[in-house]
Amino acid sequence: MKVNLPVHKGEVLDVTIMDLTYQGMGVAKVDNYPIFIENALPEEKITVKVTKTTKNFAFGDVEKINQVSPHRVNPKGRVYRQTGIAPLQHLEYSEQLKFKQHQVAELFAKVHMDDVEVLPTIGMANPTQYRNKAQVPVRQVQGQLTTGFYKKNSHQLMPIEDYYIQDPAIDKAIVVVRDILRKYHEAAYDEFHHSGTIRTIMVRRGYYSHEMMVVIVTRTKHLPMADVVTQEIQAALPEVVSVIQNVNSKKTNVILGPVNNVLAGKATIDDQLLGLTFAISAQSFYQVNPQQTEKLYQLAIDQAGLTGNETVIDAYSGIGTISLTMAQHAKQVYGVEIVPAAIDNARQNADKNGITNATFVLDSAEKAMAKWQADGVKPDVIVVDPPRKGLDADFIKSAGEMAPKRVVYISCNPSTLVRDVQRFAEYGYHISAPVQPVDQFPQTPHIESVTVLEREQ
Ligand SMILES: C[S@@+](CC[C@H](N)C(=O)[O-])C[C@H]1O[C@@H](n2cnc3c(N)ncnc32)[C@H](O)[C@@H]1O
Repeated sequence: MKVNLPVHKGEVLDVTIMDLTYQGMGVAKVDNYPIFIENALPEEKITVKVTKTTKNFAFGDVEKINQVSPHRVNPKGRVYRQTGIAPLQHLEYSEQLKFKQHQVAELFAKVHMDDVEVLPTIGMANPTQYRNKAQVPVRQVQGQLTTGFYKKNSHQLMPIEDYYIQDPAIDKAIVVVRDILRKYHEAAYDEFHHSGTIRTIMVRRGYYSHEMMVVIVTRTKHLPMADVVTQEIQAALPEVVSVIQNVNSKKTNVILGPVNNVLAGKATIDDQLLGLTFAISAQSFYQVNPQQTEKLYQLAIDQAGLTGNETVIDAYSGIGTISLTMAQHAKQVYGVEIVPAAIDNARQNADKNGITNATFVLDSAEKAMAKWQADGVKPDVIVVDPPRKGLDADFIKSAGEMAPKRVVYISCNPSTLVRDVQRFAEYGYHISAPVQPVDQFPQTPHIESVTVLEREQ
């Protein structure tokens, strides 16, 4: 059946922006039919060109801003929005923080949990140059090996040297490595023909330690001139303590492949968080905003209400950062994580810090919970920090049946947080303190938060 839409593709019209989506796009409505528009802020009056229509919504591009929001700022050019590196950079930072608080509150309100209090987002004093890790695609652009970022929804690499939200020492390192690769005529990866050598440059730098890791991701096992390339990287970047070749020979969007060859130095870098030292491998997850991570973890520790006598489960434990900080305030901590390199790091990190009351298992969180439950482990506190898809229903079932006093939920996706909180309610858990968003990802719409759930007595 043909649907009569209130706007059509190619139409140009004047609209007022009412809201921002969770992805940071402006929303205008024509006869209640939403148009999503990039680079448009609430209260702005704009001329929009409709670029795409579907049954339920449309997309449009800004032609002209006729009335500018008082909260619009413009620290950087279009490229930062177009690539998705910093999609919210045109919104004043204090408003970004309010937007995130509001997003979480709205999601709870949508499921009739209007009584959930969401605190103002904890932000950064300097909300730029915070990322401790970069993964930059390498492609041939105008005859040269080039580093940059893809234009959103495209295969067009836009050359970039200042990434705005990354540690500037990392930005500098990427250019240095790029120039060395150019000097030795390394071939950039061609994803269309699945040919060429260099796919990605990944750089990680310890916020406190200043130890740097450079990972060169190649399609081929052989990296031509690997020795000289490595020596030049070390000579040009004295902070580098680890140079790794990662081989990813598949036709895939996944960045890292399964094989790592250490070309020079160590297989890990060290960094500190809340006074503990952590070894971090190329393949392991490590929070990208170390300054905010300390605030986030401190909150989680405070919310866990530890006295030294508790048994704690830290699910999705990564390299053991939360487990080991909590182990200092608990009787016993059990960590579970699915990535082998991260579990190796976690065990190594327990030794490094002389912590003997934390044990780590390599498994999926849902399976490990079922096993611990069967073994009669009785946690007082369960801490979860899952990826964006949130918790598995089986995980919540085991957690609910194990009946800990508290669940501390660190979330990087408020939609799945709200879903999981509702599932926990089926096991008698309710939110017992205001939800606290912590801005781990300034200039982007991503939202991190800490929520504590307690069991009704
Ligand atoms: C958001 S990170 C948190 C890591 C750690 N808590 C931290 O703060 O550094 C989520 C972690 O969950 C792991 N993971 C993903 N799916 C998993 C699963 N089904 N079971 C266990 N761990 C999983 C990822 O490898 C990653 O290390």
